[in-house]
Amino acid sequence: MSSRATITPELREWILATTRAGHGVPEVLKLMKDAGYPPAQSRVALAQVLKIPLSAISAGAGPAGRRPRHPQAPLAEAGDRRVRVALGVDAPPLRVLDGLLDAGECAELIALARPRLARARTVAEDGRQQVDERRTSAGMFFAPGETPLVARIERRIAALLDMPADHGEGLQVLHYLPGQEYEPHYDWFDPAQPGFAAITAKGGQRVASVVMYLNTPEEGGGTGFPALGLTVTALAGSAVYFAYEAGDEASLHAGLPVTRGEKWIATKWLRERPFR
Ligand SMILES: O=C(O)CCC(=O)C(=O)O
Ligand SMILES: [Fe+2]
Repeated sequence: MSSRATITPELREWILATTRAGHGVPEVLKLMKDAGYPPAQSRVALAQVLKIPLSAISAGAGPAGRRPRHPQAPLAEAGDRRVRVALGVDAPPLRVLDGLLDAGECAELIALARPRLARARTVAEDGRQQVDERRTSAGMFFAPGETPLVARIERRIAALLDMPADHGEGLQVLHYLPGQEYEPHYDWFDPAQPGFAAITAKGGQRVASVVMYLNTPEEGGGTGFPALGLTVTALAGSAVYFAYEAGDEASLHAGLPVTRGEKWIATKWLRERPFR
């Protein structure tokens, strides 16, 4: 196939108007697919009109790399323990996991993270870390395998999801105080963002998240999935796992405001290819 597509002026105008209206590449691709355009041609057309590398669009456009195995109820094998699967959702694939961490592990993670907390950052469009008003918590990253405990948790998640540990980003710990929250967002990277190629150069797209609760907030602080009408309760030692493809709007989620007490989580994001 030629790398240049024949794009009618109408299609060009439509692509520009649709993206200007705030629709991301995954959404535009879906609209084009629904309208009968072959996906490969749509990607070439989008890359040309939006002047972004085709590789960036292709990387986020379909299952290219590895995907996790969703934990199976009632008890999922996680290497050094079995984890209770308390609730499952089909779309997005989501599981509430009981007993992923024990009380001692939660306390040790908090103790290791506490002295290193800084205002949480998100990935900016240019791929750099930025302070983000949408995320008011304080946070820190562990390097992969940084301590024996961190390495053990990484191995456990790798066994649970059948994803090699090197597909994981470094474990992130976040701390929320009353009133702090993480507004609704997606964990996948939007191929329409200018920094997409840089963000995904190593490891490719994110394909799943595991949010582990290290304590039980007195009130509030669950993880909300507005498209599902679901709130996962933050309970010490349990976790919520969910998987997605770029553009999956059902995977929208939020760290709900803590109304009393505090909230500690550790998040593991998984990439489709080795990240290290
Ligand atoms: O705080 C939460 O419950 C959600 C955290 C989250 O969405 C994330 O770390 O990506
Ligand atoms: Fe998230």
